[in-house]
Amino acid sequence: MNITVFCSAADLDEHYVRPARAFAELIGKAGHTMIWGGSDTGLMKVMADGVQAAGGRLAGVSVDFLAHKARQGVDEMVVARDLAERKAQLLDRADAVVVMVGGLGTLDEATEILELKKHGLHGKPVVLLNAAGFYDGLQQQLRRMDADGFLPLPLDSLVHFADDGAEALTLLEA
Ligand SMILES: CC(C)=CCNc1ncnc2c1ncn2[C@@H]1O[C@H](COP(=O)(O)O)[C@@H](O)[C@H]1O
Repeated sequence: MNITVFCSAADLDEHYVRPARAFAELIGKAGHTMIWGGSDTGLMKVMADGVQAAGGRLAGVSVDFLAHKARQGVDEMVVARDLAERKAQLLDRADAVVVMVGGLGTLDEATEILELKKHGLHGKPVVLLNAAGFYDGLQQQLRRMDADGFLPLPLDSLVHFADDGAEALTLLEA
């Protein structure tokens, strides 16, 4: 399976790094391919290191202005012209999408993927990996949107929340 992973480019505390390592190992051991932003920094690097060490494949979709930061020694690396084209490619290549802990870049990617799904422009499974309860607040907000009629379809047909990588993979493989 080609799993597109969005996550932080920052160096983070161990309580975020540990679940990421565990998820990366599961992806690798299952022989999946991780599609990601291609950079070798922060949690993106933790994921790439872990997937590769466990025997998985890595396919990066970098972007022109960050191409000099792209990770070396991967199975595949493409360079998109701009961020919009990169997001489109990250979605296009995915069988499924996992959103891990992240900042504004990750939130931007997550909302775009969900907005496109809301409009029926793709039907790929999306899982928010809620490590250390990081997305409790977003989950509460989305549930309120759902309950108060802001969403044209039920929340659980749009996105799933998983507490750890094993649950995320189970949801994707189902
Ligand atoms: C200059 C340097 C060290 C570059 C590293 N910086 C980045 N490299 C690749 N993708 C990124 C980078 N910053 C943001 N992104 C995109 O935005 C997300 C991370 O942003 P954030 O850290 O959550 O807000 C990633 O999923 C990625 O697709």
